[in-house]
Amino acid sequence: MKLPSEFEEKMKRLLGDEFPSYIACYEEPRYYGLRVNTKKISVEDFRRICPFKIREVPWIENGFYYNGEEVSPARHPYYFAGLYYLQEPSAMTPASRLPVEPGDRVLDLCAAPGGKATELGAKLGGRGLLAANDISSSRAKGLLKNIELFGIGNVLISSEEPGRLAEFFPSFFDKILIDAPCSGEGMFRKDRKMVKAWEEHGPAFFSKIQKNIILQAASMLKEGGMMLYSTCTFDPSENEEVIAHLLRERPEFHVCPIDPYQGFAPGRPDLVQNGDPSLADTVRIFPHRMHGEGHFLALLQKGKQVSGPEIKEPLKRRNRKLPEELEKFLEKLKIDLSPSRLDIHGERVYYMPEGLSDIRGIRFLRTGLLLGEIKKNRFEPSQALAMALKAEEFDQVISLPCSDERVVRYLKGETLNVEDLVSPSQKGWHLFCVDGYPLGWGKLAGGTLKNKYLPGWRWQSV
Ligand SMILES: C[S@@+](CC[C@H](N)C(=O)[O-])C[C@H]1O[C@@H](n2cnc3c(N)ncnc32)[C@H](O)[C@@H]1O
Repeated sequence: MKLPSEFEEKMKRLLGDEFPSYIACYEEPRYYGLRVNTKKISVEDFRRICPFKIREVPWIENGFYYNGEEVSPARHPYYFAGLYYLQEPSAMTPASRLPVEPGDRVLDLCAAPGGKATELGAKLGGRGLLAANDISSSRAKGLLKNIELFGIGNVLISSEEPGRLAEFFPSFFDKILIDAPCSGEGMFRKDRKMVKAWEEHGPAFFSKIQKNIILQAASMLKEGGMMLYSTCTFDPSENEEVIAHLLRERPEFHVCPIDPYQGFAPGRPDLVQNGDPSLADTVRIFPHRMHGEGHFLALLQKGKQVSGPEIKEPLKRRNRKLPEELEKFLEKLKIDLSPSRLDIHGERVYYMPEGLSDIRGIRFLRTGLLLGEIKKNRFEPSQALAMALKAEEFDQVISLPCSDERVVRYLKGETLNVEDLVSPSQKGWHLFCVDGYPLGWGKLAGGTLKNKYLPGWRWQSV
């Protein structure tokens, strides 16, 4: 592969003796990875049911390699059940190294399409708040879909400039991830189009943006909170230099060591003017040192740790009488919903996250879990609700094994005959599952399941 000579010269300076093995990597195949959604399935159970060959990513608890030349995990019903996310293995590292606890308020500032936000949401285990933002509204739509597919409901999905978000959330978040827009040098091996993009907008262009973003994020972090900055590029001006800029402008921040792995290389204070020695605690990932593409990570803390985990007050909403059709549907759910967190806007019913302040004025795509819509005195549950439930949390379930051809027919939007599975008297909303993992809704009458799978999510024939 032909690389820009300016890039090669820079990599020679950066890597010294290691440059030949780095460049040799361009002849090797790219890595394909998938990350298990631990909100829906344990790693152990996933290994048991996984229909294709996988191999552990050694530095990621729930990460696996698969052979992307032989299998297509995106065309498997388990993908539609949100059991995993397809992600390059190094890209799994930032969310794995930010210590998120259930109940935290977490912000993913540059989140689309959700590769890291989905993992942060899974780590929250349904508690606290995941605010996932992306400046691009079209990309934020893809982010919303992935968050819903993963069954994460305690969310605020927005599309704002970081500076505007900072006005709403001063010192608000416990944890922040900044997966910054970057020149993408670490992805040259995986995606050759990145070289062309780099020629248009190189490190100097992105470094300026990154320095702004990191300061805006800093102001949204609580005292004692932690922030992880990552890029998929090698240039020091987008990496160590951005961190040095933060340390200069916000001296209350310090660099924290990152949970180690033998293949990680230390950050390079020597490449930054007056670089603080603590920059050596940042991490560089090179494809010749481990089986993943190029990345950079820095874990930062604002001031000192303050007290233990805070108990967050849920946002107080007026308790009002719920419409009867909604009450009736909620009786079928075997989960505890706090009535004060139910919010009805027009026909739509939401379950709001814990501790979300007033966000009027922010451009957002979603707050909380969309439970469904009240239409003509009937309640229609949403696709997002189906994905957020476990099979045992709804009173009427139809579950088929993956091998049953009706599973793919369901995902294509077809009406199904399920007389062999239900008694003739059974009717109404059913949660349709593959091997016990929800895929969506169906409405049963006379042994026929009317398909309520979200049309925009359907299985496409190739
Ligand atoms: C590296 S990508 C994020 C990938 C994502 N974290 C994931 O894992 O799927 C960077 C994102 O930053 C967004 N972006 C670009 N400029 C931004 C800005 N000034 N503020 C916030 N996001 C920005 C881009 O739209 C892009 O989606």
